[in-house]
Formats: sequence, structure tokens, C-alpha cells
Amino acid sequence: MKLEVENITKKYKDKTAVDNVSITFTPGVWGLLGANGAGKTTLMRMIAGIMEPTEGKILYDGVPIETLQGEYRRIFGYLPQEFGFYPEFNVQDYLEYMAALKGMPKREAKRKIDELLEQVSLSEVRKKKIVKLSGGMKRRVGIAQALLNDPEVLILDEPTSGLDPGERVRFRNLLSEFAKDRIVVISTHIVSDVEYIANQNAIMKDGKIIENDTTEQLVRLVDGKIWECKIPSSDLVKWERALKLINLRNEADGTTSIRYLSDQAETPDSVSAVPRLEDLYLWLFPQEGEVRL
Ligand SMILES: Nc1ncnc2c1ncn2[C@@H]1O[C@H](COP(=O)(O)OP(=O)(O)OP(=O)(O)O)[C@@H](O)[C@H]1O
Repeated sequence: MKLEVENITKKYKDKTAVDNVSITFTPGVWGLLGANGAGKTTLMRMIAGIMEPTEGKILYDGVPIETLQGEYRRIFGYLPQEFGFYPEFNVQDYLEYMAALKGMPKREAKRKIDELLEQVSLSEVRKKKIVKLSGGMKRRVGIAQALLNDPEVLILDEPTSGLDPGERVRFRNLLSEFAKDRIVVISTHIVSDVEYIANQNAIMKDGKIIENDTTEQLVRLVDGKIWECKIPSSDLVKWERALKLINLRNEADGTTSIRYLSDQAETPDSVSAVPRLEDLYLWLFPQEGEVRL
């Protein structure tokens, strides 16, 4: 099973949103990371077959996806970033409607919907109108509809936006289970969402894939560049100016623990830290850096 993206480009008038991208997706969870405007949504829409590339082709097991027709609905599941629901439908009716669009027999659809509502913790609100649900619940309805037909290729555009931390963890577990023998592509700019479940990550910048590798290999790019130390809290402003801070935590004893990016230790007591995907991301996209207190 493989999804091959060959030299695809998408131009919107004079803007090249995706620029000659080639990548082969194999079974497993793939993280597609990149800053706002990097071209993730455009790439996902082309992979999901709902937008035509200006140039290039996409093949599923050697077959161009635009020629899959009916088979396409069986193979692909897609959660768009902007999800147009039918707000007056209740959750159950909406999922039944989506199952019918995907050509699922009624009985099978009912069984699958029960199972999914349980998995995304929505059984209790199945009769509630979608318009009345919270943002996180709506997102979970979107995730459920993308999983309805047990797709071989699941494409999720910013699936965790609006989910609270508990929902995020449940979502990750659900996906890890689901991803066996399937291709799952998740686009996000929340690195921690893919850090624990993605086997492979593609990083996009200005319409191009600039890195594509396993998490272990990718973090090696910042090996020896991540440091941790404690500083007096009163010196924080000085260090914030001098260093590329990744994280900081105020301690009870008047010190602040900091994690920073640098080619060498910047204080005598700095110790080298094991790099994480988030460190790499901030190294690649320094303007995205946001110190969390
Ligand atoms: N319909 C459109 N017409 C013109 N330009 C567009 C259109 N859609 C997207 N773009 C531009 O193409 C570029 C890539 O957009 P895209 O939405 O694919 O990025 P993204 O990585 O998904 O960003 P985000 O995380 O903010 O959704 C951006 O510069 C965007 O402004």
C-alpha cells in the first residue's frame, strides 16, 4: 500500500502554494508540520483528491487517484480544516447521512456509528443538534465521519484544534490503534500532537517539503544544540534577549529553569538535553517560538 505524490505544484493565480513536492506515503502515521501558510492544507486537499494539482500526479498503488471513481470513497477518509456540517442535523442523523454518501449499507453503518460514537465519547449527545455542540465535540464528529468507512488512507487537517488535553490524548490513542496497516497523514502546527504517534514527519516551508524522516532521525539535526540550565529569575529578561529560549519554568527558589537553542553552552552550568521534535521545529521556524510560562 502506498500513496505516491510526484512533482505536484499548485498555483493560485500568482501564488505558488505547493511547489514541486514529491513524497511517498507508506503505512503508518505521518505528521505534516509547518507554519501557517506553508501549504499544508493545499497539499492535503490534493492528496485527498478534492483539489486538482496544477502540475504533477498522485498515485494510489500505482493508479492515478482521479481515475479511482467509486473506489475512491472506500479508500479515502478526509477531515478538512474548515468543516461544513449540517448544523440542523443531530449527530446520529449526520453520521448516517455521511455513511450513505460513502455508499455504506444501512446495517453496517449503524453498527459502525455506534462503535465510533463510543470511541470518540459522543454516545451521550448522539441526538443533539450539531449546532449546539462545543467546538471540541464538533471536531470529534468530524473525526468520526472521516473514520466511518475504515479508510485505507486517512487524511486529517488540523484534527486536534479545539480539543482539550484529555480529548487530545484519547484522539492519539484512537489513531495509533487505527493506523496499523493504514496510511494516516495528520497536518498540524502543534508538534506535540504528532511527536508521540507519527512514525514519520514531513516538514513544509514555503510550499516545499524541507525535511522528511523518522522522528528519531529528524531530532538528530539539533543534537548538541539543546541546553538546559537554571538562572536567577531576576536575570530572565537579559537571557530572553540573549538566547533562543524554547521553554522556561519558574521554580519556587527564585530561579528559572530554561531550555534553549545554541551551538554551544552559554552558561557554565548548562547541560546538554535530549532533543525533541519541538526543538527541531523551533530551530527550523524560529519566528514561531513562543515561550510558555
Ligand atoms: N484559494 C486561494 N487563493 C489564493 N491563495 C491561497 C488560496 N488558498 C491558500 N492560498 C495561499 O496559499 C498558501 C498556502 O496556504 P495553505 O492554506 O495551504 O497553508 P497551510 O500550511 O495549510 O496554512 P494554515 O496552517 O494557516 O492553514 C498561503 O500563502 C495562502 O495564503
